[in-house]
Formats: sequence, structure tokens, C-alpha cells
Amino acid sequence: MEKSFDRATLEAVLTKRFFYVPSFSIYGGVAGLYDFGPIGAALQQNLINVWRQHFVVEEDMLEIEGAIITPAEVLKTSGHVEKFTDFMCKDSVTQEVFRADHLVEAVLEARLEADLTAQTANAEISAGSAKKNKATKPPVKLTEQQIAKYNEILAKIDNYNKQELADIITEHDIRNPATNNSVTPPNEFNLMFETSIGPAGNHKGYLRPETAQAQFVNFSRLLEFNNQKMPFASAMVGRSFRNEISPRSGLLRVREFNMAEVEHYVDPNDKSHKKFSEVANIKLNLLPANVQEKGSTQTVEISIGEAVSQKIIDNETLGYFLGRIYLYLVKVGIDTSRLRFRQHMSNEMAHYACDCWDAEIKNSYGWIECVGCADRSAYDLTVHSKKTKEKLCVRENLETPLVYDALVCNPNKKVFGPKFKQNAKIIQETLESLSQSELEKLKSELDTAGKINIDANNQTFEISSDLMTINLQTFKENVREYTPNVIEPSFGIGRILYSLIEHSFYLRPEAELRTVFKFNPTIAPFKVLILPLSNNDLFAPFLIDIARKLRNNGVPARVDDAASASIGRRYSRNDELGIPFAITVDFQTVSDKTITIRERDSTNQIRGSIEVILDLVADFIYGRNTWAKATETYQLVSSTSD
Ligand SMILES: Nc1ncnc2c1ncn2[C@@H]1O[C@H](COP(=O)(O)OP(=O)(O)OP(=O)(O)O)[C@@H](O)[C@H]1O
Repeated sequence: MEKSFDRATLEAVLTKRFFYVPSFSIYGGVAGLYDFGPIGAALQQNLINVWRQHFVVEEDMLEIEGAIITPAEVLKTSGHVEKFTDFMCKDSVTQEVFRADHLVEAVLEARLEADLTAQTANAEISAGSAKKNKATKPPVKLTEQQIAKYNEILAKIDNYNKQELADIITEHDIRNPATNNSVTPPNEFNLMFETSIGPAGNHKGYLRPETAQAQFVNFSRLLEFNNQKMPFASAMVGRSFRNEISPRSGLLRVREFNMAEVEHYVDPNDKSHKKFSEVANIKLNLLPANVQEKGSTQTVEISIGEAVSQKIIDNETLGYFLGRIYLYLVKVGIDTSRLRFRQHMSNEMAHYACDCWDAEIKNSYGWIECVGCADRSAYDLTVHSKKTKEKLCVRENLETPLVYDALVCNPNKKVFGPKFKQNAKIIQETLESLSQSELEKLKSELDTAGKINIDANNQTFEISSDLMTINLQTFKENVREYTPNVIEPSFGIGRILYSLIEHSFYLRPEAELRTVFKFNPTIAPFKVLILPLSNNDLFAPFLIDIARKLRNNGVPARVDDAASASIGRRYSRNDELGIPFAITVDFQTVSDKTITIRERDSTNQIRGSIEVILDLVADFIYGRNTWAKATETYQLVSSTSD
């Protein structure tokens, strides 16, 4: 199926049946923005509904809804203003822009492909079957070293910094493929959409690039809502905005998209997970960082339990979520033979993260990151707490008090205040914020030199040993205070949707032009198609009755009573919408109140009373029965027309 996949055919169906289309197309459209039609919108909503059930409900998470417009200060603190960038380069003549790593990737992949074409052409020549003027681009012959180098660069493409990318562009003569012009060296481009809040225009803000920050800033309230119990998770679904440099590849790289994110808060000293055993035996295709760093993309199939015990995956909680992500993707219908989990390489991973894996799904654009899952350590809560002076931490009552020694600064109050006057407070705050290792250094300096220098308030203050001592004190604590670590699974709904569409798409082997989407009953926008055999008036009351019963039962159903088209034609145009079941009303229905139900992929049919068939449909939709099982109980009847 994968081999015969034709993206142009798929795209034509998606547009014709209004799954989704470029936004504002009658005005010429804007790259990276899409409008979803009835099928696309319902598919997206169903992916979110299953996500909510699978994560929020089954894992007892606290779902919130935060603001989209975010003050600049929040995103400065989180590091986005400085670091949420991609590298951009430009065609040196036309000024066309490219995301630098994507350009390198596209050019090298094209060269490797051209080399393969050259090999095939040579083979054909030696077999005497070369077709003249067949290739539009001349095949290129690469040396073995070039092939190895290109594959190595491609395996590590996410790991390069600005200078490394610049060097690759020069060394491998990467040019704009359309014009063959050279490109400028890469530069950082911040992906956030800037805005100003309020009429004065002096309160800078951004459209959020992810949903995570709204969850972090509400951490204390969430913890309180959870009765101070740890570990726990918050969740959020909503739009995020990124001003992508060069949005190509349809829904895979857009400027406005739905994200669903979980922030799971965990004790840094205990990252075990009480439900780990439920996922420990699941086998995943893993692509660890060290394999990629050697220039390979060879995956290894290994159980999550084994991967955690071998420390390939850092901890149980991270492993647990990789397992849950896998189960979610299976549930919605992703083909697991085209799913792998790729670990971030050292440069690629944020400096504060201790491990990060992407669930990558293969589609006709290659391996695409659809879900990121990172252990972000205590970074986010720490920086927001430091900036706002709000405590974003957990206080845990200890059964056995914690007794420990720590260095503290003891200013001599009689002289310290009068000496530093209005600066005394800020100096003291600076001293209190120092770590134990910094205090250790200061103590030895104070003991040997009799004075130290402290920078505070943009000034340097000399503190002599008569003004302050640094001593070891014994502390006894009944409460342990700590900043939780955060494990963050982050889902791009649009990327999952597009991959699912590709994985579900096929052409009926016996009728090449009949396209089908094999969406499972949970995801399919309409669950049941209801259609009369012909436009005989006798059928109408049955159609109304069946549709009403299904809809009252919460089953989305679509009636296709445009009986001018043959029944076979109507089946096939609705297979194109991925409707799993079709109920047909025919003359036998009028005489004995039985109907047929047809399953989309096998096109097999069962006949039964209206009640029996409607119960069966509900069982299929709510996962209590499957078509395969039902056919063991009910006899198949001959097809009405396929
Ligand atoms: N421009 C986009 N269009 C559609 N989905 C996106 C886009 N950027 C990110 N996502 C989705 O959001 C998820 C989490 O975002 P994250 O910040 O980890 O992505 P990213 O590493 O920036 O992605 P990429 O490297 O592909 O730009 C991704 O796994 C992806 O599914």
C-alpha cells in the first residue's frame, strides 16, 4: 500500500471533499494557515476527544484553559524571547527564505536520490533498457565518501548549531535548488508572533507558542486543587502560534495549530511511576541519541521496562508516558510499523532537560515529529518563581525530621546596617540567594583574606570579617520543600491528523479510482451512512426513523438519499469520507423491517432487524464488539452493489 501511495491523488480528494483547505484562498491564501471543513474539523475534534479520555480522564489530570495572549515578561523568563528561534538563510539574489536545516536536508536528500537514479540508469544501460531523455534532471554520481558524509549529516541534522550549519552550507555547496543561487549564512529568527496589549502600545505581548507556560504559572493553584498531593499532572488543549520561516508540507508545518500538552509534576528524588508495570512490556522502536551521533538511523525494538532498566530511557515516569503516547497513537489508528521514538541528541536538547524523546511518524514527507516528550527538570518552575518571587514548590511534611548542617551568613547587625545603609537589604538578599558551594568559597576567602567582595545593585561592596561571619549551622526540618521536575508530553494534533489521513488512505485494489479512508469507528467523523436502495417513497419513513434513533444514541449519522446516483456510487463517495458502516433500506425492509449493514473495508454485509442492527452499530462504535466477531455470529448476505 505504502509503495503505491500517490500524494497528488490524496491531496485532490482532501480538497474535493473539503477535509481542509488553505485559509483565505479566495484572497490568494496565506502560507501556513488552513481552514478545516466538516470532515477535517470532526477528525480533529475526535483526536482531541480521544486524547482527553486517554490522558485527562484515565490519568486523572487537571485540565485548564489559559490565555493565548501572553505578556512578554513571561516569555522572557521562560527563555522564549531569547531562544525560541530557528536558523534562516536567504537566496543571495532573490531573497527567498529557507529554514537552514531544512534546506540542507532537502538538497542532500535530492543529491542522494539523484545518485540512486544514476545507478539505476547505469544498470538499465548495461541491461540494454535505458529510455532516452527519461530523466528531467541529470543523474549525479556521488563518491562513496560523499554518500557516507551526506547520510551522517542527515542523521544528525537536528543537532547542528549556527556555525556548524554555516560550515555545512559552504563545504557542501548548498544552494537554492530552484535558482542554483548561493544562500546567505544562517541567522536566528524568532518564531513568536509579537503583539501589543492595550491601546497605548507599550505593553508588549506574544501569541503563545505553546500551552505549557499557562500551566506553570498556575502551579501553586493546581497543587492546592490537588490537595497538595504529588505527583500529579495538569493538561491543556488549545491553539499555538509560530511564525514558521517557510511553511511547506501542508498541515505538518503551519503557523497556527492545535496542541495538547501534559505537564506531569514529579519529585526529583523519585521518578518512579505507580502504573509503570502497565506499560513495561510494550515494545517500542527506539532510535537512541548515541546511534544518531554515530551517523546511523537504525532503530532497536525493545520493551519500555528493559529500556528504563538499561537507562536508555532516563526514568520510569518518562517511560510511562512514552508508553501512553504509543497506546494513544495506536488507539486513533496510526500504523505502528511507521512509528518510532527518537531521542534528542546533546545539542538538540534544551540545556535544562535531562532526557527527551520525539514520537516520529513516517509519512510521505519522511519521519515527522508528532509528539515531543521531555523531562524538563525543575527549569520552568524555578525561573518563574525566581522572577516573580512566588513560591512554585511543594512542601512535604516529613515523618522523620531532616537534620543537616549548612553554611549561613551572619551579619553583625550593629555595624552591618549603619555601614551599608539603604543597600544593606539588597546585599543581604544577594547573600541569601547563594548556593552552598558559593558560600563555601566565600567563607574560605573571608577566613583567609579577612574580606570579600559582593556584587549587588550594580555595585561592588567590600564586606570585612568584623561585619559578617559565615558559619556552619545545624538545621532540623519537619517539612521538606522542593521544586518538582516536569515531564512534558506535547502533542501536535495537526501532524497526527495528517499522518493518520495518510495511513488510512487506500485505493480499492479492484477499482483503482475508488479511494477509501479506513478511519476506525472512534475517529471517523460520521459513524454510519444511511441510504435507501432507490428513491421510492416507501423508504423515507425508515430513513427518518433510523437516523433519529442513531442520533438520539449519540451516533453521528449521515443520510445519502440522493438516489439519482447508483447505490454502488453512493457507497464509494461515502467511503471517501471514511464512514465505517452503511445501513441500507430496501424493499425487504418495507415487508419485514430488516435492514443491511455494510462494513466499509470488507464491503461485507449482514442483515437483521432494525433493533438488532442498531444495537450492533452502537456496540461497534463504543468498542464493545468488532465486525470480525459479529460475522462469526451473523451470516453474511450478498452485497447490494459494490
Ligand atoms: N509549525 C508547526 N505546525 C504543526 N505542528 C507543529 C508545529 N510546530 C510544532 N508542532 C507540533 O507541536 C509539537 C510540540 O512542539 P515542539 O516545540 O516540541 O516542536 P518542535 O521541536 O519545535 O518541532 P520542529 O522541530 O518540527 O519545528 C510537535 O511535536 C509537533 O507535533
